[in-house]
Amino acid sequence: MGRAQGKEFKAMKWVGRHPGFALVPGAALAGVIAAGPVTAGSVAAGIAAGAVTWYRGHPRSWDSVVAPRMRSAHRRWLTKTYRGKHWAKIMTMLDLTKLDPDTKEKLVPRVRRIVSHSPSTETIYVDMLMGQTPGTWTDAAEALGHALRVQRVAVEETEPLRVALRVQRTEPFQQMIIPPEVPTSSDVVDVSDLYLGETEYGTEWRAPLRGQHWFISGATGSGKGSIVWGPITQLAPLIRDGLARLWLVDPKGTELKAAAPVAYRYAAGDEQSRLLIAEFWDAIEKRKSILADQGLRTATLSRETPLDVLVIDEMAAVLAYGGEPRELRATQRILGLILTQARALNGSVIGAVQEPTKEVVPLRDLFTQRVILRTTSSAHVDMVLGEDMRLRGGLADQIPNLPDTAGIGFVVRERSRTPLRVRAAYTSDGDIAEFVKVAGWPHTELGATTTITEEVSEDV
Ligand SMILES: Nc1ncnc2c1ncn2[C@@H]1O[C@H](COP(=O)(O)OP(=O)(O)OP(=O)(O)O)[C@@H](O)[C@H]1O
Repeated sequence: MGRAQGKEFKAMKWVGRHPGFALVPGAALAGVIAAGPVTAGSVAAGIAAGAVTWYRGHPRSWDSVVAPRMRSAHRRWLTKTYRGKHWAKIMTMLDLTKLDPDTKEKLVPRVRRIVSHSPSTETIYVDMLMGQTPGTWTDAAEALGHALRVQRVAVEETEPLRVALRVQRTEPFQQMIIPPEVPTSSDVVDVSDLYLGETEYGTEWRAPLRGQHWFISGATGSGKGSIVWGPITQLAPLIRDGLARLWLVDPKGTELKAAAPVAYRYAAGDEQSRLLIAEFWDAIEKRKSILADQGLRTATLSRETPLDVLVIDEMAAVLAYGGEPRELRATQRILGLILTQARALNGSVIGAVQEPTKEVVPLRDLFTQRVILRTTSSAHVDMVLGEDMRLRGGLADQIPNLPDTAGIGFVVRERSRTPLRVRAAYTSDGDIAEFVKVAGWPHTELGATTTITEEVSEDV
């Protein structure tokens, strides 16, 4: 049997890995010796005074630059959670340690780095042990959350033999998020990067609409409306300038009605909603053949080929229960065609559902941006976001059914396979009125608005 390395060598290796612990006191001591205690004390007092001035004078930059580093250092070294015996005990209890086959020494996964994004959310970078995979940690994530006494642990693979544990201590979204003002100039709107709200890391949640389709799932009252209205209101100047057109499918006849005056097409009720989807497909097909005649495969953004946004407030009404099976199947087929072919032709779909039903789920993968808000069943998370997304931390079914959690949910970022907690900004009735004002003038001169309506049936 081999022998374990001596403690003094382990200590030297530790100092090598954390040079700051030797360098900072060493530099302070050298300063005192070289410049004398008075000068060194004055420099230290100057640094402290500068820090206080920064803290009080410019809280925003302090909170984004200094505070996260101080919190990270505090979590790393001043709390016991991620170091020493406490961490080793948690790892042992969760079967995440191993025995060195030669020395029989217990090996404990080492915490490499901690990044504290906010008081509620931090990322712990951990070196896995040989023989472990990210799956080992994903399986342990729920138990790890309980052991750390936090609300949620999500596991993300970052590089070989290392995982990032996204730790959510408390709810990061304590307040409603106010959206930016409705833009008035088309030049400032980037349809490939629209503002939606905030992420759990305190950064902006943005997403492209052009060339994409969005799928929004959430129980009644979960705040789907805020994700639909956010991008719509930002399109206001483009609608006014003829660069974007709204095709609104509003089976209930209430959710999207406020935008009807500036919509290119608006339909309420099940049958008219289905007709509108078919009409959208006709428009996309026409555009496809015009571009084909010109030898083009993708459309630029112009008044001739504007961004056509099909918003379907309740997809289940047009795909699952609002009509005869034959009509529903026809709409399922047409929507499938739109989702597969419209992206390059400036056609985008924003579709919302209360539940991911069997009629909707087959289309799921054609939606390139998917969001799940508070939901009623744990099975919905994977049905919306994809396989294993609940296991990886997308706990949308655990968002409490309270009014102040509306707009909170999960998305999966493009380059990662880890659900990210987000909150949509809340578009108020005042914002919607402002949007109609900006988008509406001089919209009528373009002669675009046509409205299709029918009596809204009671059972919808
Ligand atoms: N992003 C948000 N932030 C804070 N509160 C919100 C947000 N979105 C919605 N709310 C609040 O939640 C309520 C319900 O929101 P909303 O109508 O969008 O839910 P929904 O998911 O569309 O429900 P339904 O499917 O029944 O239409 C709103 O009246 C509002 O008070």
